[in-house]
Amino acid sequence: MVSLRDESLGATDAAGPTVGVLALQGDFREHARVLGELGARVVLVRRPEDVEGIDGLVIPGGESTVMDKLSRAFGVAEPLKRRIAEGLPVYGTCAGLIMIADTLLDTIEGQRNLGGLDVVVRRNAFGSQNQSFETDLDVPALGERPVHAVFIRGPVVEAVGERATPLATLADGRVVAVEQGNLVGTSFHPEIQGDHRFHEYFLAKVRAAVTAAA
Ligand SMILES: NC(=O)CC[C@H](N)C(=O)O
Repeated sequence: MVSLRDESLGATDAAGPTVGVLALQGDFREHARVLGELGARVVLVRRPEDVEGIDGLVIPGGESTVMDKLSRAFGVAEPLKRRIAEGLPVYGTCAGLIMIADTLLDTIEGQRNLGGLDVVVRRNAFGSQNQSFETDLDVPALGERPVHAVFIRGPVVEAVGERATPLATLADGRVVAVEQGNLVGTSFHPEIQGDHRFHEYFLAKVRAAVTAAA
């Protein structure tokens, strides 16, 4: 169990990369647990100074409108934008995907995003909470075994820009997972389904970025 007070979680092994989890709102504890199990040193990111030492960042599911407001109020939005522009690996799930998308549809007035990912994302594209659903998705980048994906009031990627690539689509062709260089986004929640392949895929990007910078 991860306590709210823990600022540093996961593996103590100094070899693991340091991965921040934006911990202002949403299911950041689940991501912290998965990343820790995979050998990362996990830092909960809430203040500008938390952004400095991280090698990668996960933005959890939750509510993007709230995460946006809190990230600006706590002063982490600007340092995160700067690090993303500099190439920080970021994995956004659900609300996290909304946060890193360049263009948003169905936002509330005044909602902003961190941006970086060359996609158009529509919030709440699958309807209300009780229209949440689960499905098996083919994700060729992660191997042949399908990923069991849990959608909870998730967004959809309505358009994939030139710089981004789809990683998974629903049977009807709608894009629900994308990547672009060091950025990965999923409309669903791998952190709650016990399949760690998306986190492993992201951690490989983090490790490669750390090696490249050394
Ligand atoms: N599970 C989720 O992260 C839901 C996202 C939420 N509907 C939003 O707009 O932020």
